[in-house]
Amino acid sequence: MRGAAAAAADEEQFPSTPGKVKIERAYSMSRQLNRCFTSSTVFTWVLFVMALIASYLSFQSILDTSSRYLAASWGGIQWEAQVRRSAQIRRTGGAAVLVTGAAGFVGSHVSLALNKRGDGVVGLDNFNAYYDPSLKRARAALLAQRGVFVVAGDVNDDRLLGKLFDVVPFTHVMHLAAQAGVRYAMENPSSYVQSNVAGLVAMLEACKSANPQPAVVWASSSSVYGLNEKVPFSETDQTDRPASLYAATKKAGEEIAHSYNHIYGLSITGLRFFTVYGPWGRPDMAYFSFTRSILQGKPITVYRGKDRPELARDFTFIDDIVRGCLAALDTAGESTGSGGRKRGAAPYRIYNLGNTRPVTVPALVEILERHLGRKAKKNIVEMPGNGDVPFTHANISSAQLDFGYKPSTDLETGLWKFVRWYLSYYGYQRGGYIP
Ligand SMILES: O=C(O)[C@H]1O[C@H](OP(=O)(O)OP(=O)(O)OC[C@H]2O[C@@H](n3ccc(=O)[nH]c3=O)[C@H](O)[C@@H]2O)[C@H](O)[C@@H](O)[C@@H]1O
Repeated sequence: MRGAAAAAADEEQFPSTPGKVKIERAYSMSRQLNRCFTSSTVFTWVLFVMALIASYLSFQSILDTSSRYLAASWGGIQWEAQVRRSAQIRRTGGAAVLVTGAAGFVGSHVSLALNKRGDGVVGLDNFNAYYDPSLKRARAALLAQRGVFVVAGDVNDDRLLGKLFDVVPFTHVMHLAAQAGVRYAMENPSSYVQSNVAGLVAMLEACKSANPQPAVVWASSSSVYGLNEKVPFSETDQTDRPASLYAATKKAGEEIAHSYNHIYGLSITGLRFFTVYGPWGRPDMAYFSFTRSILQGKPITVYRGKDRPELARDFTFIDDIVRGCLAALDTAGESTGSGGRKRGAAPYRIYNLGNTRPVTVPALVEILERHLGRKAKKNIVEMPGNGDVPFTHANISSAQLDFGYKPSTDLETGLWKFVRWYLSYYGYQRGGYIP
């Protein structure tokens, strides 16, 4: 330690003119360095500096590892125990299912149904902000109440997928995680490639490497029929004229899935959903946003086609879709490979899951008006060139034949169930909004 006398001497030697101080200090330091390097203690200094650098680097790596560990929302003994508990099968011959997109609309309903019948279910969801994440959290909370754990993570995280398969030998994967919405693809195209193409590949990679390999059931879309004009749409129809990037990524998904089936012996079933609606639905879809606007007295935009003035959709109620998903899973047939090696041919299937009764958009609005007891303020505009198709209509005979799929809810009934849920979830009473 330097004494007060030495400090005072320094003050004298180094006057307070800044430029001078620097020069003097530099001169003094270089003299010291010269002395140091010419002295016999040079090796001691070098060793000392090297030791300092080495300990700094190892400290950094400890910091890195621990901060990565702390930042990760998954991993650890407790987390693994939660995953195992959630995956426990509670019925003879039951399945252990990884449901991706479990906090989503279809994913949450399918997870609940699987859990209810005694299958083990582990959910995975990235809770992204495409629409109000609080709705996703509420769905996940509902699942948690029934003992279904939803892991917060992305299907593109291959380390996480690998870990999940290490912890649970899943018999099935229900892959419902996706970037949905037809028109949003023009605003954020890369999100579709990221989720629907890269995410699908990441998930199939994990499945093909798993031992045992699970059977995969995943969500394709009616939008793959694109500009197809032959009605009703059958699985054997051409699907090479997609009208939106969303549709193109789903179509790409079907081809990618086929290649994994062919190379690795993965059992894969793609389900083409037709405009699914119902309680706990997606706020970006027309029936949902129309309901919100009608209740708030705001105008709605109703698109009108050019050649066919009234657009139509084969709206399909969520309970029918869930039954279709479970039946597809139950009849999936096993994957033949293991640890990335094919041992024989495995099933590759594609099915339409629709309602077979298309309804026009103006008719949908009329039903909502009746259920809500309010008139909509309609702005009727020509359909912009934003990826929409004029109509959809499913032929469901393959799903009917192979696993008894038979939708039973018409739009009137299904929308009534949706409206009842909407009013209670968002706190409306007959007389108006509960503040
Ligand atoms: O069946 C499918 O595969 C697709 O179904 C829906 O897509 P879409 O049928 O376009 O559903 P909505 O966005 O709810 O639109 C339904 C109808 O309402 C019309 N619409 C939509 C929004 C609007 O403001 N006004 C309006 O008239 C659309 O043109 C369309 O005819 C989903 O959003 C997609 O994720 C899904 O893949």
